[in-house]
Formats: sequence, structure tokens, C-alpha cells
Amino acid sequence: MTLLIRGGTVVNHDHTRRADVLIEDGTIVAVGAKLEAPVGAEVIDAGGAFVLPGGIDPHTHLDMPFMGTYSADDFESGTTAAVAGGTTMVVDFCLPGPGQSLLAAYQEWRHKGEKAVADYSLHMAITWWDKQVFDEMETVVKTYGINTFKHFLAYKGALMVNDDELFHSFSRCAGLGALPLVHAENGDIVFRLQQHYFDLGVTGPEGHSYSRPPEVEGEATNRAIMIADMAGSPLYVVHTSCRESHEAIARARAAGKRVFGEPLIQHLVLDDREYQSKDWDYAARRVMSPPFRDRSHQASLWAGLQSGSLQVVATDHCAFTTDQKRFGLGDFRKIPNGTGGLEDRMPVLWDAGVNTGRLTPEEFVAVTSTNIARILNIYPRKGAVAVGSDADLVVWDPEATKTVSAKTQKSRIDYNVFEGYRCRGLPAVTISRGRVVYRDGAVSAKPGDGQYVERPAFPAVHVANATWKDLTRPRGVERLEVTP
Ligand SMILES: NC(=O)NCCC(=O)O
Ligand SMILES: [Zn+2]
Ligand SMILES: [Zn+2]
Repeated sequence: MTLLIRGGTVVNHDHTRRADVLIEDGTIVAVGAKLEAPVGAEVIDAGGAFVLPGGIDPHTHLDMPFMGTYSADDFESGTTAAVAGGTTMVVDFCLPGPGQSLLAAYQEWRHKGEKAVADYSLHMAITWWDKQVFDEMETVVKTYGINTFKHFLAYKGALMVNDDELFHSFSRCAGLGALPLVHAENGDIVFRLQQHYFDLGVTGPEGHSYSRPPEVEGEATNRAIMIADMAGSPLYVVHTSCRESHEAIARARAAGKRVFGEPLIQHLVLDDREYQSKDWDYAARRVMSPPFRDRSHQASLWAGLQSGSLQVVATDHCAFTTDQKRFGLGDFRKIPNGTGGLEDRMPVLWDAGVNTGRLTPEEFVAVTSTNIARILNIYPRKGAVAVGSDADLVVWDPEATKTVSAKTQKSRIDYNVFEGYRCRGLPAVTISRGRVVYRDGAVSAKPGDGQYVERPAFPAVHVANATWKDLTRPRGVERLEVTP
């Protein structure tokens, strides 16, 4: 199948130019001025709009078993929302249960992924530790094409791992050429603070926010960075939500460490006043970890994206219905943690980022697509409008407007945390591997159209880390023998 996108302005992370894009059998075969349409080609007139690499959201939880229920969007509704918002690939988290084989969990998540309408990939979570996990990590990397392992420093008694497990797993990642990811909140302290506020009589959703202050995130981020450094591993910090965590990442980078930070679109535009709503449902729908912060933290996150100390904007899409949120009526600790955002990430970020001058269109492409493609080792197959890349593209109309509303969204849940947000700048057409999957408000892709994307290990990064570690390692002092 041949497709020509004519008359657009192609924006990559490093350059912008007027160019047509020719696609054959799912791959970009030419990018240039005034390309001829081959006989039989479908032609899309971009009409001067931007042509961007499709968005990549590296942080979703579709059909996730969590806090006694399952997240409401599965791979079908989640990826449908994604393409409607200009995102052509998601990376979800495979979560082995306690004592469950990583290989069995992988098969379960691949089964869930069979319904995806857009491409997807998986991170593997390390939720427990012993020799079996150590051994299976190799198969996960070499056979399943997963080069990222997630570690939760929060959710005590459920997903949380301790420092010993962290050091073992990070060291194993270093040996395999894989990248560890962390949810950085100190789960022991969160547990105590939850009890403290509950005992004081704070039972509503605001208790969730009070019990997860920026300090628990700052501490855990610093700790994970230091442990990764000692293990000789790079590190990716998911949902970086506050100044303390951002500063830890910026400090590490300034010291030459390979550390990456990922703010969420929610933390960039929504703040903690939401938890003060008198409407329990309204506040509970916004319960996620880390919670929304005060506006001074937002300024820090934007500055990080602008200066390059933070690299990626994700969603952590983990959507629960109002009925599910009500599991926590009377006890905020039981409110399922998570919010949606897959359909909204790119439009809201364009509006709050590009329309305000915080980001250039090229920086927008970097933080929504290219940087994460590079971090996940799938660039330039993904994350670029370039010859040889997968034809995952968005024709982006910078003047189109909409007001976010749960009534028109593709997600299955009954509300939207961005409700009423007026966006200027929207996807007009989304293309996945050369096929139009979204146009004029309608998604045409079908369950099963999405393909699983394998991601090879990063030998070069780990060789560099190991070389430097070896050069700088403490060595025993050679001394003259002392004769007794
Ligand atoms: N973020 C959140 O509240 N829910 C999803 C699980 C996680 O990422 O911590
Ligand atoms: Zn998390
Ligand atoms: Zn998450």
C-alpha cells in the first residue's frame, strides 16, 4: 500500500522543513519537496499542517490488576484513545505476581496485547527476587526483546522491592545491557504517613496527597540514583512529579550519570488544589501516585523539559471508573491509584507547551516521541520522520481546537481529569505503519492491528559504564612486604 502526504511541514526533533512524505508498505521511503504520487497511491493533503513522528507513550497500565480491581481501559480502548490523540505506540508494564515466573507473566501480557489497535511494547517489572528471577531476566531481554525492568519503591506489601533487591536487580540489568526504571517514592514512609493522617481523622482523598509529600519522592529518587550508580547502571525515573526529584536527576546528570526523568502531562498542568474539592468523587478521581503537586513544582518540571534535564512526557494512563474509585469511600488508602490521559497528552502538551512558548515544535517532538525512542533503543525505527523509519505519523493541525470532555473521549471511564481544558492544536490524521488509523474524529484501526515491538539491549551504554567503573574503581594499595 502506498501513501503520499503532500504539502506539510515535517518536524523532527532536530530540524523542520517543508516536505512531502512517501510511504510504501508501512515504511517511509522518501521525504522531500514535490514528490510524485506513484500510480494508485492514496494522497493526503496536509494543507500546510505539521507532519510529526507519531507519539510514543512509554508509561501505560492497560488492563492492570491493581488494588483489588483492574484498570478500566484495556489494550483495545487504551490504544484507541492513543491514536485519537496522535500516539502511535504505547509501552505497558508486565507485572509478575508474588513468586510468579517472569516468563509466564510475559505470556499473559502478550495475550492482553492481542487487542491493541496500535503498536505496543512491554517493560518487565521486578516485584520479587531470587535466582529464578535473575535467570529469567536474561530470557526476557534476549528472547522477548524487553530492555527495561521496572522497580516500585512504593506500594508496601504489594509491588514494592527493598534496597537489597534493587541493588541485585540493577546489577543484573547492568550485566544484561538493560535499563532499570523506578517508581520513586519511599513506600515505608508513605505507609506510616497514611496511618498517621488516617488516625487523625483524614479519611478523604486529600489524605492521599498529604501522605505522599515531595520529600518521599525526592528521597527515593536520590536513593535509586545512588544505587544505580553503585551497580554501574543507567536509570530512568518514571512520573517525576516534583522539584526535589527533578533536582536529584539534574544533579546526577551534571555529575555525568546516565539518568533520565519523565514528567506526566497531569503533573504539568493540574495541581493539588484538586484534592480540596468538596465533591468526594471529583477529588478521588484525581488520586494517583505521586499526587498532583503545588504550582511551584510545575514550574520546575517545565524548566526541566526546556533545559533538557527531563526528557519525556508520558501519561501513566491507569484509568479507573468512579465506581472503582468508590472502593475507597471512608478510607483514602483504598482508592485505586491512577488517572487517564492517553488521548489528551499530545493536545494538552501542545497547548500548554507550544502555544505558550515553553516548547518549540521540535522540542515537543523530542519529549513526546524521539527522546523516548532513543532511550528505549528503537530509534530511528520509531520517533523520526525519515527514510527507513516506520510510517507512524501525525498530521498535526496547530489551529484546530477542542474542549476536552468525557462525553466524547475514547477511554471507557466516565470522567476526564482534563475536563473543560480548551486545546488549540490537534491531530487531524494519525497514521500507523502506513495506514490511516484516525481521521475526522473517527478511529478506523481494529483490535489486532497493533504489533508487538521488540527492543534490543544497549550494549554500548553498558560497555561505557563498565569501562568507566573499572577505570575509577577503588583498588588495593600495593605495599612493601612488612617482615615481622
Ligand atoms: N500512578 C498511579 O497512581 N497508578 C499506576 C501505578 C503506578 O504507576 O504507580
Ligand atoms: Zn508508579
Ligand atoms: Zn505507572
